[in-house]
Amino acid sequence: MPGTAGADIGCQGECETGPESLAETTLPEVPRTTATSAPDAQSLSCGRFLPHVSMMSLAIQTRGLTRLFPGGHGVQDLDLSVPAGAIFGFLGPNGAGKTTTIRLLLGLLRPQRGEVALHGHALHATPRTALAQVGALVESPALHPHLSGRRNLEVTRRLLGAPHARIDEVLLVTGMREAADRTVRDYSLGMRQRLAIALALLGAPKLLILDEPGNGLDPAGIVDMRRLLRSLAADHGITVFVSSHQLGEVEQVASHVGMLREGRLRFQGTVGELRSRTAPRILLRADDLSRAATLLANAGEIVDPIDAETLAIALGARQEAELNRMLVEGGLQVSHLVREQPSLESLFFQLAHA
Ligand SMILES: Nc1ncnc2c1ncn2[C@@H]1O[C@H](COP(=O)(O)OP(=O)(O)OP(=O)(O)O)[C@@H](O)[C@H]1O
Repeated sequence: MPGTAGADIGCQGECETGPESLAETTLPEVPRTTATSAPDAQSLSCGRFLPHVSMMSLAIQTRGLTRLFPGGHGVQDLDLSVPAGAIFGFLGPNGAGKTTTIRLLLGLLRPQRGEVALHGHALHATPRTALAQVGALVESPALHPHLSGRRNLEVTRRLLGAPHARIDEVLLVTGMREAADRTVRDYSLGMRQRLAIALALLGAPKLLILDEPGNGLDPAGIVDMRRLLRSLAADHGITVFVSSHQLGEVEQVASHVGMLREGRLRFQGTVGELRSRTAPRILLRADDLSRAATLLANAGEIVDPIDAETLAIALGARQEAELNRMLVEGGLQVSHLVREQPSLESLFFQLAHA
């Protein structure tokens, strides 16, 4: 949702967090990126969330999270479980509810139902504690274009009270050291995104929430972004929650995937689990497809026409050679008979558009 106002932990305008409102805390305002300071003393056991699951192993857990807008759009009954240390790709077509979810996770929007726990701390009860180790980039970063990257970082560092050395650390982590002293107006979009992530890292978060960081990047920028996300998780132990509407972008970095469609979570699990959902099938082309379909169906095969020339046969007990023999003995001329593993892309398409 472009132009989300108030998408800051500092809660300008739209922050709707509950009684211990973030608006009342001393957390600094960081335009469109968030980086929070050390945790306060408050803590809440969230044992009532799925008590059989070890809460501390989950960076994010939501239960029944619901926020609907007039017209029925929004998100509904989200039960998200994001393991600590994961790169969690949060996928969904435009308008599926990704930004709404992220705003709920950051306390920028109040749910109508349901709860959020971050690192085991309930967001509604103790927002400061829950958000203490969270950095975020929501939509395009609002940077000071006339200042250098380093100066941009310095402005936020002072607000956070982070140590001065942290600037060089985040510049190093994000690969922005060499460009640090150039003015931001001369940066490419990819560099701006990396600087925005550097800003979000200033508070040394354990969890980084990124809303479509690959948007608008060229292929080289996307490769750089992937490398950065991998390194944040692998080398710095940061849980990365990253939204995208492009499976291909996420598939290459994510360990876990959540798929959202029309505000509901359609799949959640590891990328391996997602892959296992793509059952192989056999694609057939023959001179008389409708007769082939009848012959196969009579033999107990499950067939599904793909287009005017191709039939899909669900992989069953009969292998390709046997199917071929059956068809040829039935007087058909087979021009194409191959096993196909559907791509994750096609599964995503099914889940996202079915
Ligand atoms: N404040 C609001 N008032 C009314 N409707 C809203 C509001 N915020 C979001 N929506 C609607 O909720 C739905 C989900 O929007 P959201 O921005 O969360 O989707 P998204 O998956 O992030 O999409 P995109 O990839 O296009 O940013 C959309 O139909 C959107 O128009």
